[in-house]
Amino acid sequence: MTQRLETTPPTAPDASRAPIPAPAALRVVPDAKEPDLAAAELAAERFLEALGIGTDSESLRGTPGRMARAYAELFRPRPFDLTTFPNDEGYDELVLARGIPLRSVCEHHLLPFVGTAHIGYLPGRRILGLSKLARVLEHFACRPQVQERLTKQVADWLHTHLEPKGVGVVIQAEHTCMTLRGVQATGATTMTSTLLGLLRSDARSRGEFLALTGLPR
Ligand SMILES: Nc1nc2c(ncn2[C@@H]2O[C@H](COP(=O)(O)OP(=O)(O)OP(=O)(O)O)[C@@H](O)[C@H]2O)c(=O)[nH]1
Ligand SMILES: [Zn+2]
Repeated sequence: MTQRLETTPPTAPDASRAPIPAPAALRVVPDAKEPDLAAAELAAERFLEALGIGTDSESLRGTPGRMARAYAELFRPRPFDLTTFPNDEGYDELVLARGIPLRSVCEHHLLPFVGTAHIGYLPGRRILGLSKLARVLEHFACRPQVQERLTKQVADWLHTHLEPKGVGVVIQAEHTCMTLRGVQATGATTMTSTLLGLLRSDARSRGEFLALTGLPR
């Protein structure tokens, strides 16, 4: 799945008044195929049957349809506007959103992995609407994923579209394919991080980011 970007340029300034810079809004629209829920429901019914789970009881009758809708929802991020504002005050310290809830689906077993993300950046010319850090995470989490790729995609995307001086993404998650089945490593969590720009190369910024996220430096 790739995202489609539609850029809304700042509105043209009215020549009769002093120009007021309007925020550039970048519409992020997931380019996912419309799900065929009927086909998914039929496949889910066959899948359950093959596992010896009949769906003719009253409580299981709706289960294949629920499975189809549940996965369609997990694989469908919501569109959003990447709203930014001019960094008029020249704020040049870290902006960090901690503990953003994360849910995604591992691409190997299609079982959920859940946890939290810490996403920070060192502003350049523009600052980002804070909620957008969580929305970018959702954008990349709502698809079959691996945690390493998810971490890097969020960091790379912010680096490209926000043009900050640095970006850092740390994710801690429990993979239910590893804790509920298979090796059944109950309670194990996996941590991944991607640091870019000054958060990677400048020791003070890197140290501050890692300290605030609770990672060893
Ligand atoms: N690197 C990485 N591996 C993941 C992620 N999510 C799940 N996996 C792993 O993907 C691997 C798939 O390995 P396989 O040996 O093909 O699958 P399996 O036989 O079900 O393996 P077990 O889980 O060990 O029973 C497992 O080791 C999972 O733990 C992830 O986000 N990143
Ligand atoms: Zn898995």
